[in-house]
Amino acid sequence: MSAEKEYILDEISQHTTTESCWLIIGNASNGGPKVYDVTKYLDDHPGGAEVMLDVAGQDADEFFEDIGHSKEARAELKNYLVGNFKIDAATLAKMKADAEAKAQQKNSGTGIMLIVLMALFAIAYGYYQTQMK
Ligand code: HEM
Repeated sequence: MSAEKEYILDEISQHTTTESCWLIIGNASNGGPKVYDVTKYLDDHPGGAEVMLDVAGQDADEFFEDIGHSKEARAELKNYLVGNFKIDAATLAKMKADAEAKAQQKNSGTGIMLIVLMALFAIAYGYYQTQMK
C-alpha cells in the first residue's frame, strides 16, 4: 500500500478559489484531519459554493460537523480525498495554544458557577436558619 500524501497548512492555504478549493475535514474521532480537493463539487454542493469558499484552504471540520451532514454527505466527501493533513510544528503550537485558551475559559466558567452555587447555598441556609427559630 502506498503511503498517503501529506500536506502542510502552507500548501493547503493556497487553494482558496473556484479554480482550486481545498478543505481540511476530520478529527481525532474519525481518523484525523484530511485534505479534500472540493473544486469539482462546489457547484453541486446542496449548501452552496459560498460556504465552502469561506473556509477554503483552512480547517473546516467544525463547520462541517456543526451542519450535521448526513451519511450520504460523508460518503460523498471520500471522492475528493487528496491526502492527510500534516501538522507542522507552528500549526501544532497554535492548536495547542488555542486548546489551552479554550480549556482555561471553560475552567474559569466552572469557577464562577461554583461561586454562584455556593452563594445560593449560603442564602438558602441562612433562610432555613431564620425559619427554624
Ligand atoms: C466535501 C465537503 C462537503 C460535502 C461532500 C458536503 C455535502 C453536503 C450535502 C450532501 C448536503 C445536503 C444535506 C446532507 O445530506 O447532509 C450539504 C448541505 C450543506 N452543507 Fe455541505 N458538504 C461539504 C462541506 C461543507 C462545508 C465545509 C460547509 C460549511 C462551511 C457546508 C455547509 C453546508 C450547509 C450550510 C448545507 C445546507 C444545510 C441545510 O440546508 O440544512 N458543507 N452538504
